[in-house]
Amino acid sequence: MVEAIKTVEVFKNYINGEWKDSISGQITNSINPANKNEIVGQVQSSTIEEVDDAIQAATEAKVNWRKLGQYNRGQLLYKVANELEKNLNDIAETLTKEMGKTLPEAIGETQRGIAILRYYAAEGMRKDGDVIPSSDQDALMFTKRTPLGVVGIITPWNFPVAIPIWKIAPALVYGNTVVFKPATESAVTAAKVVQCFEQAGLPKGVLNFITGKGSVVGDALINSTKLNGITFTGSEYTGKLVAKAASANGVKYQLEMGGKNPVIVLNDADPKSAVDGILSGAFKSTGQKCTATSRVIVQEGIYEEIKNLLLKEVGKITVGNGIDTEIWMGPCASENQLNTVLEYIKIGQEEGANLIFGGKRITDNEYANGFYVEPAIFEDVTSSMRIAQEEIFGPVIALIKVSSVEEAIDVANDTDFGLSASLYTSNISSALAFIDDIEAGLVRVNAESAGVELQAPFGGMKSSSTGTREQGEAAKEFYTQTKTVLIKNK
Ligand SMILES: NC(=O)C1=CN([C@@H]2O[C@H](COP(=O)(O)OP(=O)(O)OC[C@H]3O[C@@H](n4cnc5c(N)ncnc54)[C@H](OP(=O)(O)O)[C@@H]3O)[C@@H](O)[C@H]2O)C=CC1
Ligand SMILES: O=C(O)CCC(=O)C(=O)O
Repeated sequence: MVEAIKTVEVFKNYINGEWKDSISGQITNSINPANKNEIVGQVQSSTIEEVDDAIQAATEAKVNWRKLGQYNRGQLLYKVANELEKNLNDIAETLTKEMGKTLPEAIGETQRGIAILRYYAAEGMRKDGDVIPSSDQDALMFTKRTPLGVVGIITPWNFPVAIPIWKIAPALVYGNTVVFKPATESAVTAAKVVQCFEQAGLPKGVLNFITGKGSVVGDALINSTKLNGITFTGSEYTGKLVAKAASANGVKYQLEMGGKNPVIVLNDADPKSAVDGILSGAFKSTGQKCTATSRVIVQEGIYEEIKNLLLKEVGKITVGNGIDTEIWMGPCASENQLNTVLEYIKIGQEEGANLIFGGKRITDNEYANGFYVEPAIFEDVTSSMRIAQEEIFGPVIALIKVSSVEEAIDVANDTDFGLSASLYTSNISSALAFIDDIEAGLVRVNAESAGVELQAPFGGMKSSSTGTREQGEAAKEFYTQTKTVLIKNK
């Protein structure tokens, strides 16, 4: 019997309502980080001209989309949510295969995408302005939110369903049209998300999707003078390029970049709850979240207990292919990311930190073709070390011993980042001091650092974020501008 040859699907650009081949003729393989020999799909390396086509399509679509009205735009998002729900299993499996996070995490992320779509669909029925009393009693004065126009969206590979959706859904419901460039690393998953918008019947040109290198397609998008807004999540380095280009062109921008998120554990904390929160915050998604725990700052009276409990529990973590339901932690998302993690483990050792658990690449048997690393724990870390200052974006934590709550907060704030921070304590005064003094956009007490609720504002302080917050009602501030209207009858 002749065996069927398995063909690899090429995921095209979606421009002006059509799936299009790129004129470049060049494609990139998207591979499975659990097995680099498995090609999950192929995406195109598009050209600058095609970025212009996508922007042109979004520009032509913007008036009709705005005039469709917020209610009707919201109704369309309900349909997109239903399409995503129909395709949940396929999209979650693709996510696991393409990016490496475990299947339960991928299912959770896709379900979150559905919930975000429904949240912004409901925005379609909420107010788009306020009535404000005028000093003129014959006048009616009110504000009316109006879209920016065409918004560019650039996303990273670590949440290829949730992050695009938490940017695209509010952009659309508030009346903008979109040009979306996903991270190449997880562009197949992103293409499948875009298919749900197409299947829901979105008018042509409203959402355009273009794949290709950040240095070509991303660069052309951020330097376009025809955009009205740009929103970006990714590295600090690229974020600065976006800010520079957007400022030069007078384009409104929003950036969400890295984190170096601390968890503080005080003497009066519940040790089990703290260790559960540290393990989940640090090692879920293989530490590849901007909200991941990377510094564990422990008061001296509880230090040994926390360290011993951490060592006991981390030893139970099963590392492997995330499609297998027995696995707790998947591989790093790419060879690059794996090498970054291994490099930081070396740097930590060279700096004099003590590696007390893990940190080795796993290559035997079924691990041979994947980008696997053991979860790593360092102790004797000081705040000035690079592993306590730079974002590693992998399963590595640094234990830092402190004597008081004040010292703990000072160490926690001693970084350029300020995304998320947690405190474990049973003392309300310590909790209140932390809430007041910590420099972070997400402040969590007796809860892990990585936990984002779609209905609440999301974003950080210092180098972590620039511009208005994402998600929840806060998203409206970025995706709209306000008209103040005064009307009299003669
Ligand atoms: N805040 C967060 O959630 C994230 C933080 N990071 C941090 O960044 C580090 C590096 O990850 P990496 O994927 O390289 O991050 P990048 O910032 O390079 O990538 C993020 C997005 O920007 C695009 N991009 C890259 N270069 C440009 C450019 N010159 N102009 C416009 N767009 C561009 C990328 O495209 P392409 O994929 O085609 O290169 C991708 O879509 C990680 O180790 C981690 O520390 C990474 C991901 C998410
Ligand atoms: O913790 C989360 O769920 C979101 C994290 C995030 O936004 C990111 O890593 O980019």
